[in-house]
Amino acid sequence: MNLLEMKNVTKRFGGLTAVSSVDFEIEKGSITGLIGPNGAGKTTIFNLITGVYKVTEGKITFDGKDITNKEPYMIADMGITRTFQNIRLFKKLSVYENVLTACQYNANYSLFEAMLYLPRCRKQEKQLKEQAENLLEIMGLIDRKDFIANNLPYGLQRRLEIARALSLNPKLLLLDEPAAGMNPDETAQLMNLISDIRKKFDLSILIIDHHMDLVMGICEKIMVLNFGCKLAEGTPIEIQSNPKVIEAYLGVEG
Ligand SMILES: Nc1ncnc2c1ncn2[C@@H]1O[C@H](COP(=O)(O)OP(=O)(O)OP(=O)(O)O)[C@@H](O)[C@H]1O
Repeated sequence: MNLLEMKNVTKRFGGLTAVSSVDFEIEKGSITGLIGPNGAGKTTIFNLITGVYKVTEGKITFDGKDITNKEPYMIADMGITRTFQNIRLFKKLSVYENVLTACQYNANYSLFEAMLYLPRCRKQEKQLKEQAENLLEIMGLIDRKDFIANNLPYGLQRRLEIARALSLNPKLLLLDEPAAGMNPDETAQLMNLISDIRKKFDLSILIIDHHMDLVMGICEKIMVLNFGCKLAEGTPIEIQSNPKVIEAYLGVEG
Protein backbone atom coordinates (compact mmCIF):
# COMPACT_ATOMS: atom_id res chain seq x y z
CA MET A 1 0.00 0.00 0.00
CA ASN A 2 1.33 3.43 -0.92
CA LEU A 3 1.71 6.05 1.80
CA LEU A 4 2.74 8.84 -0.57
CA GLU A 5 2.08 9.29 -4.28
CA MET A 6 3.38 11.97 -6.61
CA LYS A 7 1.57 12.11 -9.94
CA ASN A 8 3.05 13.98 -12.85
CA VAL A 9 4.66 16.57 -10.55
CA THR A 10 6.45 19.51 -12.11
CA LYS A 11 8.17 22.47 -10.43
CA ARG A 12 9.37 25.44 -12.42
CA PHE A 13 11.35 28.40 -11.13
CA GLY A 14 10.82 30.93 -13.92
CA GLY A 15 12.41 29.34 -16.98
CA LEU A 16 14.12 26.56 -15.01
CA THR A 17 12.33 23.22 -14.66
CA ALA A 18 13.73 21.77 -11.43
CA VAL A 19 11.34 18.78 -11.37
CA SER A 20 9.72 17.54 -14.56
CA SER A 21 6.59 15.32 -14.68
CA VAL A 22 7.74 12.99 -11.91
CA ASP A 23 5.63 10.00 -10.84
CA PHE A 24 6.80 8.47 -7.61
CA GLU A 25 5.39 6.29 -4.81
CA ILE A 26 6.53 5.50 -1.29
CA GLU A 27 5.24 2.25 0.10
CA LYS A 28 4.03 2.19 3.69
CA GLY A 29 6.74 0.97 6.05
CA SER A 30 9.52 1.23 3.45
CA ILE A 31 12.88 2.96 3.38
CA THR A 32 13.18 4.63 -0.02
CA GLY A 33 16.20 6.40 -1.48
CA LEU A 34 16.29 9.47 -3.70
CA ILE A 35 19.58 9.93 -5.50
CA GLY A 36 20.96 11.90 -8.41
CA PRO A 37 23.75 14.31 -9.32
CA ASN A 38 23.97 17.79 -7.77
CA GLY A 39 21.11 19.99 -8.93
CA ALA A 40 19.01 17.01 -10.08
CA GLY A 41 15.97 18.21 -8.10
CA LYS A 42 16.12 16.01 -4.97
CA THR A 43 15.74 18.73 -2.34
CA THR A 44 13.10 20.40 -4.48
CA ILE A 45 11.07 17.18 -4.20
CA PHE A 46 11.39 17.35 -0.39
CA ASN A 47 10.26 20.97 -0.50
CA LEU A 48 7.26 20.08 -2.67
CA ILE A 49 6.21 17.19 -0.40
CA THR A 50 6.50 19.36 2.73
CA GLY A 51 4.70 22.35 1.17
CA VAL A 52 7.73 24.67 1.31
CA TYR A 53 7.51 25.07 -2.47
CA LYS A 54 4.23 25.14 -4.38
CA VAL A 55 3.76 22.53 -7.09
CA THR A 56 3.53 24.02 -10.61
CA GLU A 57 1.66 21.01 -12.03
CA GLY A 58 0.63 17.62 -10.71
CA LYS A 59 -0.70 16.13 -7.51
CA ILE A 60 0.74 14.79 -4.25
CA THR A 61 -1.32 12.41 -2.10
CA PHE A 62 -0.40 11.35 1.41
CA ASP A 63 -2.22 8.65 3.34
CA GLY A 64 -5.08 8.89 0.85
CA LYS A 65 -5.43 12.69 1.16
CA ASP A 66 -4.53 15.35 -1.38
CA ILE A 67 -1.74 17.47 0.16
CA THR A 68 -0.80 19.39 -3.00
CA ASN A 69 0.13 22.96 -2.06
CA LYS A 70 -1.08 22.65 1.53
CA GLU A 71 0.74 24.82 4.07
CA PRO A 72 3.86 23.28 5.65
CA TYR A 73 2.35 23.23 9.17
CA MET A 74 -0.71 21.34 7.88
CA ILE A 75 1.51 18.76 6.19
CA ALA A 76 3.58 18.38 9.39
CA ASP A 77 0.34 17.90 11.35
CA MET A 78 -0.73 15.20 8.89
CA GLY A 79 2.47 13.28 9.65
CA ILE A 80 5.36 14.31 7.40
CA THR A 81 8.50 15.71 9.04
CA ARG A 82 11.99 16.25 7.75
CA THR A 83 15.60 17.14 8.40
CA PHE A 84 17.58 19.63 6.35
CA GLN A 85 20.73 19.47 4.26
CA ASN A 86 22.08 22.38 6.33
CA ILE A 87 21.42 21.40 9.94
CA ARG A 88 18.75 23.54 11.60
CA LEU A 89 18.88 23.47 15.39
CA PHE A 90 18.51 25.96 18.23
CA LYS A 91 22.27 26.18 18.40
CA LYS A 92 22.49 27.90 21.78
CA LEU A 93 20.00 25.63 23.55
CA SER A 94 20.92 22.32 25.15
CA VAL A 95 20.39 19.01 23.39
CA TYR A 96 17.46 18.28 25.74
CA GLU A 97 15.88 21.71 25.20
CA ASN A 98 16.11 21.26 21.44
CA VAL A 99 14.05 18.07 21.61
CA LEU A 100 11.70 19.28 24.34
CA THR A 101 10.73 22.41 22.38
CA ALA A 102 9.85 20.17 19.43
CA CYS A 103 7.86 17.78 21.68
CA GLN A 104 5.94 20.75 23.07
CA TYR A 105 4.30 21.16 19.69
CA ASN A 106 2.23 18.11 20.72
CA ALA A 107 0.79 19.85 23.81
CA ASN A 108 -2.86 20.82 23.62
CA TYR A 109 -3.49 22.56 26.94
CA SER A 110 -4.79 26.12 26.85
CA LEU A 111 -2.94 29.28 27.82
CA PHE A 112 -5.28 29.55 30.81
CA GLU A 113 -4.36 26.02 31.96
CA ALA A 114 -0.68 26.82 31.48
CA MET A 115 -0.87 30.11 33.43
CA LEU A 116 -2.47 28.38 36.43
CA TYR A 117 -0.40 25.25 35.88
CA LEU A 118 -3.55 23.13 36.15
CA PRO A 119 -3.38 19.31 36.44
CA ARG A 120 -3.93 18.66 32.71
CA CYS A 121 -1.01 20.96 31.90
CA ARG A 122 1.21 19.36 34.58
CA LYS A 123 0.36 15.88 33.30
CA GLN A 124 1.13 16.77 29.69
CA GLU A 125 4.38 18.54 30.61
CA LYS A 126 5.49 15.38 32.40
CA GLN A 127 4.61 13.23 29.37
CA LEU A 128 6.45 15.59 27.01
CA LYS A 129 9.57 15.50 29.18
CA GLU A 130 9.42 11.70 29.15
CA GLN A 131 8.99 11.72 25.38
CA ALA A 132 12.05 13.99 24.99
CA GLU A 133 14.20 11.78 27.25
CA ASN A 134 13.03 8.66 25.44
CA LEU A 135 13.96 10.15 22.05
CA LEU A 136 17.40 11.14 23.33
CA GLU A 137 17.89 7.62 24.67
CA ILE A 138 16.95 6.04 21.32
CA MET A 139 19.16 8.43 19.38
CA GLY A 140 22.14 7.74 21.65
CA LEU A 141 22.22 11.33 22.91
CA ILE A 142 21.07 10.93 26.50
CA ASP A 143 24.61 11.22 27.91
CA ARG A 144 24.94 14.60 26.22
CA LYS A 145 21.52 15.98 27.05
CA ASP A 146 22.99 19.05 28.79
CA PHE A 147 25.51 19.86 26.04
CA ILE A 148 24.87 23.01 24.02
CA ALA A 149 23.73 21.85 20.57
CA ASN A 150 26.38 23.87 18.77
CA ASN A 151 29.15 22.13 20.72
CA LEU A 152 28.12 18.65 19.62
CA PRO A 153 30.22 16.93 16.95
CA TYR A 154 28.65 17.29 13.54
CA GLY A 155 27.41 13.68 13.32
CA LEU A 156 25.57 14.04 16.64
CA GLN A 157 24.00 17.32 15.53
CA ARG A 158 22.52 15.35 12.63
CA ARG A 159 21.16 12.78 15.10
CA LEU A 160 19.68 15.58 17.19
CA GLU A 161 17.93 16.93 14.12
CA ILE A 162 16.42 13.48 13.51
CA ALA A 163 15.29 13.35 17.16
CA ARG A 164 13.53 16.69 16.69
CA ALA A 165 11.82 15.47 13.52
CA LEU A 166 10.69 12.29 15.33
CA SER A 167 9.20 14.26 18.20
CA LEU A 168 6.23 15.22 16.02
CA ASN A 169 5.30 11.51 15.70
CA PRO A 170 5.53 11.41 11.89
CA LYS A 171 4.29 8.64 9.62
CA LEU A 172 6.80 9.68 6.97
CA LEU A 173 10.28 10.98 7.79
CA LEU A 174 12.30 12.76 5.11
CA LEU A 175 16.06 12.79 5.69
CA ASP A 176 18.07 15.20 3.52
CA GLU A 177 21.68 13.98 3.44
CA PRO A 178 21.72 12.58 6.98
CA ALA A 179 25.24 11.17 6.52
CA ALA A 180 26.78 14.36 5.09
CA GLY A 181 30.15 14.99 6.72
CA MET A 182 30.24 11.59 8.44
CA ASN A 183 33.13 9.13 8.29
CA PRO A 184 32.50 5.47 7.26
CA ASP A 185 32.09 4.33 10.90
CA GLU A 186 29.57 7.05 11.70
CA THR A 187 27.73 6.30 8.44
CA ALA A 188 27.48 2.60 9.36
CA GLN A 189 26.13 3.51 12.82
CA LEU A 190 23.63 5.87 11.24
CA MET A 191 22.43 3.10 8.91
CA ASN A 192 21.67 0.87 11.91
CA LEU A 193 19.96 3.73 13.68
CA ILE A 194 17.73 4.52 10.69
CA SER A 195 16.71 0.84 10.42
CA ASP A 196 15.98 0.80 14.16
CA ILE A 197 13.84 3.91 14.17
CA ARG A 198 11.80 2.63 11.22
CA LYS A 199 10.87 -0.42 13.32
CA LYS A 200 10.46 1.37 16.66
CA PHE A 201 8.29 4.17 15.29
CA ASP A 202 6.53 2.17 12.57
CA LEU A 203 7.69 4.75 10.04
CA SER A 204 8.24 5.13 6.34
CA ILE A 205 11.46 6.93 5.46
CA LEU A 206 12.66 8.77 2.36
CA ILE A 207 16.40 9.49 2.23
CA ILE A 208 18.48 11.72 0.01
CA ASP A 209 22.16 10.91 0.32
CA HIS A 210 25.31 10.82 -1.72
CA HIS A 211 26.79 7.94 0.35
CA MET A 212 26.03 5.02 -1.94
CA ASP A 213 26.87 2.46 0.78
CA LEU A 214 24.16 3.95 2.97
CA VAL A 215 21.52 4.24 0.25
CA MET A 216 22.25 0.84 -1.28
CA GLY A 217 22.55 -0.75 2.18
CA ILE A 218 19.23 0.24 3.72
CA CYS A 219 16.79 1.27 0.98
CA GLU A 220 14.35 -1.23 -0.46
CA LYS A 221 13.64 1.03 -3.43
CA ILE A 222 15.58 3.85 -5.02
CA MET A 223 14.53 6.58 -7.43
CA VAL A 224 17.21 8.25 -9.52
CA LEU A 225 16.68 11.81 -10.71
CA ASN A 226 18.65 13.50 -13.44
CA PHE A 227 18.01 17.08 -14.61
CA GLY A 228 14.64 17.01 -12.79
CA CYS A 229 13.41 13.86 -14.58
CA LYS A 230 13.05 10.34 -13.22
CA LEU A 231 15.90 8.40 -14.78
CA ALA A 232 15.31 5.05 -13.08
CA GLU A 233 13.53 3.36 -10.23
CA GLY A 234 14.10 -0.04 -8.66
CA THR A 235 15.84 -2.12 -6.03
CA PRO A 236 19.46 -1.29 -5.14
CA ILE A 237 20.66 -4.17 -7.32
CA GLU A 238 18.58 -2.99 -10.29
CA ILE A 239 19.84 0.57 -9.86
CA GLN A 240 23.48 -0.46 -9.53
CA SER A 241 23.32 -2.41 -12.77
CA ASN A 242 21.24 0.11 -14.75
CA PRO A 243 23.45 1.46 -17.59
CA LYS A 244 21.64 4.83 -17.66
CA VAL A 245 22.33 5.31 -13.94
CA ILE A 246 25.94 4.25 -14.26
CA GLU A 247 26.44 6.76 -17.05
CA ALA A 248 24.59 9.64 -15.41
CA TYR A 249 25.60 9.21 -11.83
CA LEU A 250 27.45 6.22 -10.45
CA GLY A 251 29.84 6.20 -13.41
CA VAL A 252 31.12 9.66 -12.61
CA GLU A 253 31.83 8.79 -8.95
CA GLY A 254 35.49 8.59 -7.91
N1 LIG B 1 14.17 28.52 -4.74
C1 LIG B 1 14.75 28.29 -5.92
N2 LIG B 1 14.79 29.24 -6.87
C2 LIG B 1 15.38 29.02 -8.07
N3 LIG B 1 15.96 27.85 -8.41
C3 LIG B 1 15.97 26.87 -7.50
C4 LIG B 1 15.36 27.03 -6.21
N4 LIG B 1 15.52 25.86 -5.51
C5 LIG B 1 16.18 25.02 -6.32
N5 LIG B 1 16.45 25.63 -7.51
C6 LIG B 1 17.13 25.03 -8.66
O1 LIG B 1 16.49 23.79 -8.94
C7 LIG B 1 17.46 22.84 -9.36
C8 LIG B 1 17.37 21.62 -8.45
O2 LIG B 1 17.88 21.98 -7.17
P1 LIG B 1 17.85 21.00 -5.93
O3 LIG B 1 18.39 21.75 -4.75
O4 LIG B 1 16.51 20.39 -5.81
O5 LIG B 1 18.89 19.87 -6.38
P2 LIG B 1 19.49 18.67 -5.57
O6 LIG B 1 19.33 17.46 -6.42
O7 LIG B 1 18.91 18.62 -4.20
O8 LIG B 1 21.03 19.06 -5.52
P3 LIG B 1 22.16 18.83 -4.40
O9 LIG B 1 22.53 17.38 -4.43
O10 LIG B 1 23.27 19.70 -4.85
O11 LIG B 1 21.57 19.26 -3.09
C9 LIG B 1 18.81 23.53 -9.31
O12 LIG B 1 19.12 23.99 -10.61
C10 LIG B 1 18.58 24.67 -8.36
O13 LIG B 1 19.44 25.75 -8.63
